[in-house]
Formats: sequence, C-alpha cells, structure tokens
Amino acid sequence: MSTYKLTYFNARGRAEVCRLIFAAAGQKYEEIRYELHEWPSHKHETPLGHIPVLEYEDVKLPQSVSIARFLAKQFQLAGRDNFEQAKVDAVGDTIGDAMSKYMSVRFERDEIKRREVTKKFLDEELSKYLQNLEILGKLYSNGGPFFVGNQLTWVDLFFYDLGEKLLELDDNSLNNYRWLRQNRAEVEKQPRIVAYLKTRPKTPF
Ligand SMILES: N[C@@H](CCC(=O)N[C@@H](CS)C(=O)NCC(=O)O)C(=O)O
Repeated sequence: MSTYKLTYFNARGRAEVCRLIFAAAGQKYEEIRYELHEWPSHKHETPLGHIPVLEYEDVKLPQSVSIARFLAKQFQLAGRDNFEQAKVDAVGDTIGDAMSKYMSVRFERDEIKRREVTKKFLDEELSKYLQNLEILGKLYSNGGPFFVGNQLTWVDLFFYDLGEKLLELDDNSLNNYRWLRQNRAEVEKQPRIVAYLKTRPKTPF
C-alpha cells in the first residue's frame, strides 16, 4: 500500500497541482480517478462531500490547497524558512483566488450564462489577478524565474496548472505577462515535469 492516496475525478481540475507536486518530488502515490457517473456513490466516503481528498496515515484530508501545502512541506517544495514559506503562501493564495474565480466561470452550468461570465472574466477580471501575480513574482524571485527564492516551489507548479487552464480558455490570455510566461517555461523544463507531462492521462479539463 502507498503512503499517499489521492482521490479525484478523471480530470486535471483541482487535483492537478497535487499530482504536479508528486511528480516534481519523484514520489510514487496511489490514485483513484472517478468518472462522473461513479461519483454519487462515493461522495459520502469523503469528509466534506467533495474531492480531491488525500489519504495519509489512514486519515482523509480534503481541500486541494491544504493538500498541496502539506505535500509541498513533505517534499521540501514549500520554501526554505518560515518567511520564504509566507511569501510562497502569499503567491499561493493569490493563485487560489484566481483559480476559484476560474472554476466558477468554467463550470457554470447554464450555457448562455457561462458564455457571458467567461467573456467578463477574460475581458475585465483576469488582468488584475495576473498583474498581482507578476508583482509578487518580481518582488520575491530575486531576478530568477521561480516565484520565490531562486528555487522551484509548489506555487510555480500551481501557476503552471492555472496557466494551462487559462490558455485553454483563451490562448492569448498570458500574452501580456512576460514574467509569468517565463516562469511556466522554466517549470516545463524540469526533467521530472517533462516526464510527467508526457505520460499523464489526457483529459478535457
Ligand atoms: N475548496 C475545495 C473545493 C472542492 C470541490 O468543489 N470539488 C469539486 C470538484 S472540483 C467536487 O467535489 N464536486 C462534486 C460535488 O461537490 O459533489 C477544494 O479546493 O478542494
């Protein structure tokens, strides 16, 4: 049995940051990927009725960002000291805000409304999140390509994932954000990430 078991849909969604952390750490884990129709009969097995859930030491941990932070600390991807971790968290919370907004837009059930909110998100709302992320990147990166302290942390992986989602929505969405594009390019060069991206299951979102 693996030390870590991650349960989510057969999708990247909110679990992909955790999978990227496992990949960057070279850590093996067990994975359950539910198809949508399988989920209702498993919902009651989770602490809060939603996924992702990480099982560790026979305990189930919900909340994607809490799981990501825990894994990052386990694998030294959270920042080298307390203050670096605070900077990493400030970036992570800013990405989290953008991710929550993206999720509400992308998975709006009513199709007409979804088109409206997607347009508003892309035309009016997204730029503030991305500008804020560039500000933090330039502030904490010491001139390097990673968000904090010249080394890869989980928030570089978190932004890699958010960026992929944004580019799926609009392939011009990162055009005005050179620092953020370079940050993603650097993540994409990491050998373990290269290997993971090549072999991960292909899913629509
Ligand atoms: N804040 C939670 C949100 C979790 C969440 O809403 N998960 C969705 C999938 S992305 C889910 O479980 N949906 C099925 C349901 O609520 O029944 C997190 O970040 O993990």
